[in-house]
Amino acid sequence: MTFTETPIAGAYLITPAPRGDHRGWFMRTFDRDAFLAHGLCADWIQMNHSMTTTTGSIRGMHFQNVPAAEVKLVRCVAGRVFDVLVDLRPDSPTRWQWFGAELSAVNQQMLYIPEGCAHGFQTLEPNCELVYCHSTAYAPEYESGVRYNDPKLTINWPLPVADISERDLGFALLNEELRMKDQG
Ligand SMILES: Cc1cn([C@H]2C[C@H](O)[C@@H](COP(=O)(O)OP(=O)(O)O[C@H]3O[C@@H](C)C(=O)[C@@H](O)[C@H]3O)O2)c(=O)[nH]c1=O
Repeated sequence: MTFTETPIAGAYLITPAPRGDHRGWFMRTFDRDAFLAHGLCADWIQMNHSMTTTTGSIRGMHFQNVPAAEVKLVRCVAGRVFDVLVDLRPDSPTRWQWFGAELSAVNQQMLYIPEGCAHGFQTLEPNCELVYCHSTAYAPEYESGVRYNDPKLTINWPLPVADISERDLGFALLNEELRMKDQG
């Protein structure tokens, strides 16, 4: 497997190396030693799997706050998605920048999302399935998000939005949130 750091420090696109034969292929999707050698999290405590039926649907942009901040490793096992992370880390030179990559069952790539980044995706085909590894337990009380169309981020989604949850539409815009924090 190869690790390619994205323009967002600590976030990686990971490409497995499938071995094919007459039956099909076999590939490693996680390698503890390789992840540790790249200074990455190798301690997953939960795996999740989602399926999204409609092309153009968006889920995101999600993160968990401290003390439940988490690292995620995301892979698309059916269909094709545009997968996005946003850097929210106060001390990061790329704060507020986003990175997006197509993940699909065909390219088999994974996105490694460090703590302090929000994550979301848009489906590019019907019936897209994503598998996640998480470093921290699901903690609804610490769940948070940023708006997929926040003008401070200007994420370049490939398709018009066909479907999105009420929760995802309701996240505060970053400028509102920062103004609230400034007011103490
Ligand atoms: C995330 C999560 C949700 N749930 C429940 C809550 C709810 O009833 C149902 C669906 O949850 P959501 O609407 O939050 O699902 P979804 O919008 O798909 O949430 C996911 O979005 C992507 C972008 C991510 O990065 C993931 O980490 C996760 O936040 O599943 C769990 O039981 N465990 C979990 O870990």
